[in-house]
Amino acid sequence: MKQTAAQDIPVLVIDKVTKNYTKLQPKNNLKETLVHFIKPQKIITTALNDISLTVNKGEFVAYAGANGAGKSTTMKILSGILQPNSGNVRVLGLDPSLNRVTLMKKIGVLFGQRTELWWDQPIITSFEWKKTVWDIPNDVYRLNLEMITDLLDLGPLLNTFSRELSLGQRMRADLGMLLLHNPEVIFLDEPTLGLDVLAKRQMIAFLKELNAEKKTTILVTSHDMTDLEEMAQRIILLSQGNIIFDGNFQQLRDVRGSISEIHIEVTGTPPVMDSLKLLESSGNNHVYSMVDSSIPLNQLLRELSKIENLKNLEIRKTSIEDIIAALYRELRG
Ligand SMILES: Nc1ncnc2c1ncn2[C@@H]1O[C@H](COP(=O)(O)OP(=O)(O)OP(=O)(O)O)[C@@H](O)[C@H]1O
Repeated sequence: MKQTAAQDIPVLVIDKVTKNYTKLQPKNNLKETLVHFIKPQKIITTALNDISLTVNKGEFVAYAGANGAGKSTTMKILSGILQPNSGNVRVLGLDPSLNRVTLMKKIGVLFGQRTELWWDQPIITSFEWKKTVWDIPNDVYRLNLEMITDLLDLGPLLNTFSRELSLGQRMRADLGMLLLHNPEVIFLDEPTLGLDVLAKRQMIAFLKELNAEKKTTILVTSHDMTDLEEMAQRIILLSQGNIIFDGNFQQLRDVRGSISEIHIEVTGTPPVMDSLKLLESSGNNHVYSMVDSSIPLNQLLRELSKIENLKNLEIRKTSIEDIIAALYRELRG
């Protein structure tokens, strides 16, 4: 199921943003420590390198990239926890680093490995605490509590202590708490990490419904491309602080062509075909790749239909993981 179309109202704007981290060079021995004391050596890591992107109201965007690509840094900048070294950031028209308190009432942030729930209290106490501190009006709180209890199946958990919850239950409760104040935009850093298949499906279905029904703008990171494709309409791919792709999943597939490998079983020698390159052979089984990913399917099928003594044929589709792995490989040379 794909969600409703986004409206052309910019909710997130990142304009030429660069973020560097500076840390002191680690010292290996006493001499280095003394030199370092007199003249500290610094290491600069460019986590984001002049990136620009805009996300409109109601979009559900996957923000993906290998470890260290800069995803969490972006999330932290958008939520006002970090400031960029250069460039401009606007969330709902506000600069997050200058308007953190105002923005917190309009956005929701979930870092999958951290929890906002009170460890030693029932879940409902954390929810009520948030209502009071955030000054959430009674009717908004009541409606949202009803919605999250129903859709996230929180009923049996509300009176349970946070420390007694499984990871999946805790993530549902954290997500529920995040939504109590009706955020217009939510940033989710790895919300499906560590969840079992069922818990994952439940989380994904909920997020899709939230996006479709309430038009909540969602920016989500994950290393699981299948999850991301299931959830989001658009994918932004980050590599070493640079945006290397921004489009929909179909456009990403088109970068590589939709067929990855063709497996053929024949009696006799492996057939030679113009469109295909032989990758490997084992007995009667042969694996081919496309010479050119833009070759039309009907041309390919014509060639395949000419193979004599064909016993079996399998055309394997390129997975999103294959495409992304190939893109990363190319970029790293
Ligand atoms: N506090 C910090 N001090 C120094 N360097 C940092 C700091 N936080 C992140 N970095 C570096 O910045 C780069 C981007 O890190 P970031 O956490 O944004 O990546 P990520 O895409 O979220 O990675 P992951 O998928 O592993 O969570 C990495 O090279 C990382 O080592």
